[in-house]
Amino acid sequence: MEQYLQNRSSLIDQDLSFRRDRTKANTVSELSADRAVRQIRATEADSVWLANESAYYGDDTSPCIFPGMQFLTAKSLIMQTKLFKLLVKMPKGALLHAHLDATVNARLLLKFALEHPCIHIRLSRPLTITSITTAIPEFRPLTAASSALSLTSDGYVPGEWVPIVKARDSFHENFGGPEGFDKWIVDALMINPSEAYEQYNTTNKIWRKFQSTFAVSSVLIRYKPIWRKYIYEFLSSSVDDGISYIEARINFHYKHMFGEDGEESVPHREWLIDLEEVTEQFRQTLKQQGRGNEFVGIKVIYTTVRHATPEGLEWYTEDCIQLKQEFPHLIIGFDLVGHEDSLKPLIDYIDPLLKFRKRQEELGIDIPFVFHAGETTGDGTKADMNLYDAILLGTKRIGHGFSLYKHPKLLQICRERGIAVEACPISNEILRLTSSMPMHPLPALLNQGVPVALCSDDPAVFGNMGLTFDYFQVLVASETTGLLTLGQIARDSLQHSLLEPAEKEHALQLWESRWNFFIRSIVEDHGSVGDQQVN
Ligand SMILES: O=c1[nH]cnc2c1ncn2[C@@H]1O[C@H](CO)[C@@H](O)[C@H]1O
Repeated sequence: MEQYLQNRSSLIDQDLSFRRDRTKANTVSELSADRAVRQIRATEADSVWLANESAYYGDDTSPCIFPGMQFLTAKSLIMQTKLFKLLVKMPKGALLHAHLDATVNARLLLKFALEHPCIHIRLSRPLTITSITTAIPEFRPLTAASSALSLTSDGYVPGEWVPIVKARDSFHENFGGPEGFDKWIVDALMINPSEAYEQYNTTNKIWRKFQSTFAVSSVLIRYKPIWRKYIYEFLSSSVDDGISYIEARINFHYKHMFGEDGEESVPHREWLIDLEEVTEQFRQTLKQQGRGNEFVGIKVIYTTVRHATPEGLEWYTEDCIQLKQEFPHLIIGFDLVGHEDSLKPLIDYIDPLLKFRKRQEELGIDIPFVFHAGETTGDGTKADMNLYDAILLGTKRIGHGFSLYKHPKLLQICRERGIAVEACPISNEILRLTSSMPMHPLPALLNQGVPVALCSDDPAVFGNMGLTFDYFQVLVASETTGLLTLGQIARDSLQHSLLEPAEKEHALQLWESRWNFFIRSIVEDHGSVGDQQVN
C-alpha cells in the first residue's frame, strides 16, 4: 500500500510538473491562504451550488446549477459568494486582451449618450411589441435640428432621426416608457441568457447577435466627447477591480471618429491624443487619492478586421507604422480581429504581413504581432490553422488559442518560447465554444506549462466587467487550480506583457507587494480555516 501511494504521488507530480504554479517556492502565508480559499470553495460547492441545485429539482425548465456553469445564468449567484468577494480584492496584474470598444458598462454608455443632446437615433422599420427585441437602433451625432419627436408614434417615418432625449421621453408606455427605452438600448448592446443559451445557441448564430452589439455602440463610442468619457470609465473600473496595466485592442477599421461638430472627420492620431490626455487626467486623480501605485498605464494593440482585402490591409499597416512613429511608447502590437470561422484566415494575409515586417526593419521600429488565433471548436479548419501561421509569423502571444490544446508541437513551442495564451473563458462560453467552464480546455494549457493570462475580451457585451468574474469561473471549475495558480496567472500577465524591461520590472514589483498584502489579509481573515488540512 505504501509503495502504491508513493508511485501514485510520483506519477501525479510528473504529470503536473510543467505547471507554472509549481515553479516557484511558496511562502507559508501563501500556502495557508491557498488552503483557506480551497476550503471556502469546497464549502460553497455545497452551500451555494448544490443547495441551489436541490432547490431546482422537479422543475424541468430550470438551469442545471453547478460551479463553473453558464455565466449569464449564474452571475447574480456568483456575486453573492464569499469567493467572489475575496477575489475582487486580488491584484490581477495586466488585462492583455480586451476590445476597447466593448469595455464600459452598457447602461453607462447610454447615460453618456443621453448627456449629449446632439446624439440622434433612428430605426429602419417601425417598432412593434414583438420586433423590439431584435430592432437595432442606429445613432448619429447631428447638429441640425430635427422635427421628429418620437420613435413610437404612428407618424414615425423609418429612417427619420429623433434626438435621443426626446426619443426616450416620448417612448410609448406600451413599450415600457422611458425605462422601456433604456432596456431596449441596453439589450441591443449586450447578450442576455436566453439569446446565448436558447435563441442563438451556436457559435455562428450568437456571433450575429454579438456583431450587432458593435454596430449599435460603434457610433456612440466614436463620438469624441463620449470617447473621452468612455476611456476614463474603462480605466477607473479596471483599476477598481485590481487591474494595474492594460494592453487594449483598438479597432481602427473605421478611419474616422465623429467630432463635436458631428462630422466624421477625426483621424486616428487624435483618438490616441485623447487616450493619452485622459490617461494622464486619470493618473492625476489616482495620485490625489493616494492610489498612484495601483495603476501602471495603458498601451494599445492596433487592430483591424479580418474582412479587409490583402491589398486593403496595406493601408492599415502603413497607418499603424505612422502611429507607431508618432506614439512609439503607446502602440505596442498589431492584430487582426473578427469571427475567425467565417472571415479571412491569416494565410490570406501573409504577403502584406511580411511586407509590414520588412518596412519596420527598414525604419528601425518594432510592432510585434499579437494575433487572435484558434478561437474555434474546429480541428484543421482555417480558424484552427491560424495557430500555425500566428506562430510562424512570430506572434508574441496568442489571443484565445481555444483550439491550441489539440496541437502537441505548438504547445511545446508556446511553453519553450514563452508565447502566452490570452485565455478568455467567459467569452468562449457565451460565444458557445464551450457549454461551461468544466468543458473549457484551459486546464490542458496550464498542465502543459503554457503561460496564460486570463482576459475579459468584451466585458460590456458579456457583463463580465473587470477580471474577477473570469478568475472566479476558472477557480471554481478545477480542483487542481487554486489561489496560487491565479497568482501565477496574474504574475504571468505582467511577465508576458509588452512593457519595456524597466517598466515591466516596476510593474512586477508593485504587483508583488500588493499580492503579499492580499495574502496577508486572507490569512488574517481566515487563518483558522487555513490551518486545517483540506486536501
Ligand atoms: O472574441 C473575439 N474574437 C475576434 N474578434 C473579436 C472578438 N471580440 C470582439 N472582436 C471584434 O473586435 C471588433 C471590435 O473592436 C469587432 O468587430 C469584433 O468582431
